Amino acid sequence: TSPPQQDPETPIARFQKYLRFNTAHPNPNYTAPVSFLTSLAQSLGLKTQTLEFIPNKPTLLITWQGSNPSLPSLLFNSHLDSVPAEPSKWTHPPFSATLTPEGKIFARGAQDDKCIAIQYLEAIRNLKARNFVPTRTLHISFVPDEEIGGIDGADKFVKSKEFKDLDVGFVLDEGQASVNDEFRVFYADRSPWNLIIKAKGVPGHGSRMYDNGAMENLMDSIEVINRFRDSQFDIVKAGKASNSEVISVNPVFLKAGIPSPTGFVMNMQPSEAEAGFDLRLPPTADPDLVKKRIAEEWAPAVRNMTYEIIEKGPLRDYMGRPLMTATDDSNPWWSVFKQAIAAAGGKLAKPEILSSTTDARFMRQLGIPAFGFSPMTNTPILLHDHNEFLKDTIFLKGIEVYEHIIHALSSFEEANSI
Ligand SMILES: CSCC[C@H](NC=O)C(=O)O
Ligand SMILES: [Zn+2]
Ligand SMILES: [Zn+2]
Repeated sequence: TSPPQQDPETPIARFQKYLRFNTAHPNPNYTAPVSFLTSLAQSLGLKTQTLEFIPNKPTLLITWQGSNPSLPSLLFNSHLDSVPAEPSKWTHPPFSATLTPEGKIFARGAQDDKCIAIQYLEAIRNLKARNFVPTRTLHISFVPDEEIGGIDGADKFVKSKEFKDLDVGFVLDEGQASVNDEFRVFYADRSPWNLIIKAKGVPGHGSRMYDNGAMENLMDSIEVINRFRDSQFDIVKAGKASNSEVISVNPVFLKAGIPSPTGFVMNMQPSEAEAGFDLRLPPTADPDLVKKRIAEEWAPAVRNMTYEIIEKGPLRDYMGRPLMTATDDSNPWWSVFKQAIAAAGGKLAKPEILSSTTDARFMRQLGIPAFGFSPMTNTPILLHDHNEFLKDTIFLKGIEVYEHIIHALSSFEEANSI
């Protein structure tokens, strides 16, 4: 049976329309989705601004003016872009937003993170229809390039005068699906470092046995790094910490060998070899200790090793504090958020550190409290995976949850004292 025809004027149809814009790297189409979101917001009577800190990398800012604009505002963020998808490995084309008879919407971005973008706007639509007026101003931002580090996106945005003028007091950004009936909330991310180690060594005939060759140096380093990786993973396997509370170091590329028309020269030992790793540090990690370990154990000069660390995000805020948002009574936003989830009939899991990384780190770096949250319960975690999907009923429930969250946070006045 063919999937049900979509009424063009439903939240699901609007979600599908947004999903059908191909915003996958390396060539995300930002113009079309920004214009779609702009007209959607304007149809709701919301103010829209398109900021371009880098040419062709727009940040769309939508504003729902509160009755007391002097209070610090709320910012709900989402990113326009998505990671690529391999169509041949999907059951439905990744940008078709196919709605199957059982109600699954298949698309790249269905979970990460186009759902929250439309849910924010649909929640505002419903609140406006009930004549709700926020006390605090609510801004919704749609930023580019989150998936490639946010340097031309959220990082530029939070450093802009436009952002400063928003006087943001609290941020919500993307979270991650929950496989059970509890909503997950994240009070920190792990910080991404890219590590590239390079080995130099004596080249030689493929048959020779000798020390200090480049491949030997690289493989010795990989062995040491792997032992560390296993030690961290063992802590998780033993249930002593979650995978986002340890330091992960995963190999992402190996590069060595002398190319030949048929592949590689098989009787020469190369003089150079390198490997790349995706490192993720929880906010509690000591960056100096990690750098010491890299210099002394993972890529020691004594073994002709060099290395490069590309820190793709801070570990400390402007006051030198770990990038974490409090989830106790010291943070008044926390109790308001919790109450909103309860009012929506939801259950909240224990707050977590997100194992990956979001743009929220740029707002936390300014000392702004920020939670990662995506209202997806009873949903397999498929971000960046094949056949990413979101069930229509879960998507629609998420709109209701955001109605409660917006109602609660935008009506909350005591927090202006913090
Ligand atoms: C280098 S920051 C890239 C951000 C990306 N975010 C989600 O997947 C991640 O790799 O976690
Ligand atoms: Zn994301
Ligand atoms: Zn992602």
